[in-house]
Amino acid sequence: MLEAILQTKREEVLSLQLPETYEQLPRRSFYDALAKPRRVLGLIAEVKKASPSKGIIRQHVNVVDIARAYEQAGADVVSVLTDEKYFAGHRSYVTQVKQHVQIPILRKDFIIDRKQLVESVRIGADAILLIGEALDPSFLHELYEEAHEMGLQCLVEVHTKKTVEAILKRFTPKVIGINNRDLTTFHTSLHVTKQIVPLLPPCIIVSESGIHTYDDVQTVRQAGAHAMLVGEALMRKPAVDVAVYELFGEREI
Ligand SMILES: O=C(O)c1ccccc1NCC(=O)[C@H](O)[C@H](O)COP(=O)(O)O
Repeated sequence: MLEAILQTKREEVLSLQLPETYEQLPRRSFYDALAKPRRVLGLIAEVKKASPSKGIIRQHVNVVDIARAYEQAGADVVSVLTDEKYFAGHRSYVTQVKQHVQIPILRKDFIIDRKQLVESVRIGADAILLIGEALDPSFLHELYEEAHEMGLQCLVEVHTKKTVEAILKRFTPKVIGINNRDLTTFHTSLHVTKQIVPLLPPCIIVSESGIHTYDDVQTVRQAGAHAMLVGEALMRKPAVDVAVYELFGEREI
């Protein structure tokens, strides 16, 4: 599946029309938000309508309402999926959310080309995702540096020991996301976080995917994660703010 997504992305990039520069609000620091989270474990809360593994997750999504509810419930960052074909996202969602919440916005997509960095700046993203399993490590490093030059911060995602080693040979990202989901099989396991954390140098560690319950939150926290990225578990609940409180054990389920 990852290869199919990347092939679609290559085709999309060929015909990518850059949007007009969005009249920019000041850039917000993704790093600072995760370095000083509001709770003991940082939360990147994701606006996720659909996914390749689960199909439609939530019908009739108002992305601004969801993002506002996340912010009010104490999320540190909002992740906004912009891939249209596989995740029912849209790049305009980043701009809409940016105008209505104060916390940093992570643009979540499959970034494979420099043009997408310019696009991310123009739509108002504060940070982008760079996927280790999808990019040659040297090119990932180049994209990371260029993103920084443009004022975009990065979440560098890894899933395997091999990818971690290949990236760390070249540089140490400030924020590393451990994806608990194998993007080829969709299988998720929090053991991935347990296995990868000990391999990482000092950095901000985000455990991503497959986190559904208070116990899962304790598992990734005890494994050494500083933050978590959660989509489906929040988006499936009628009230996403209540879902955040429940995840942190702050209200009765
Ligand atoms: O979510 C998927 O099915 C998926 C499939 C293929 C590539 C990426 C995929 N997800 C992207 C993500 O990183 C997740 O949306 C994110 O980590 C949140 O995961 P979850 O809490 O399990 O919804």
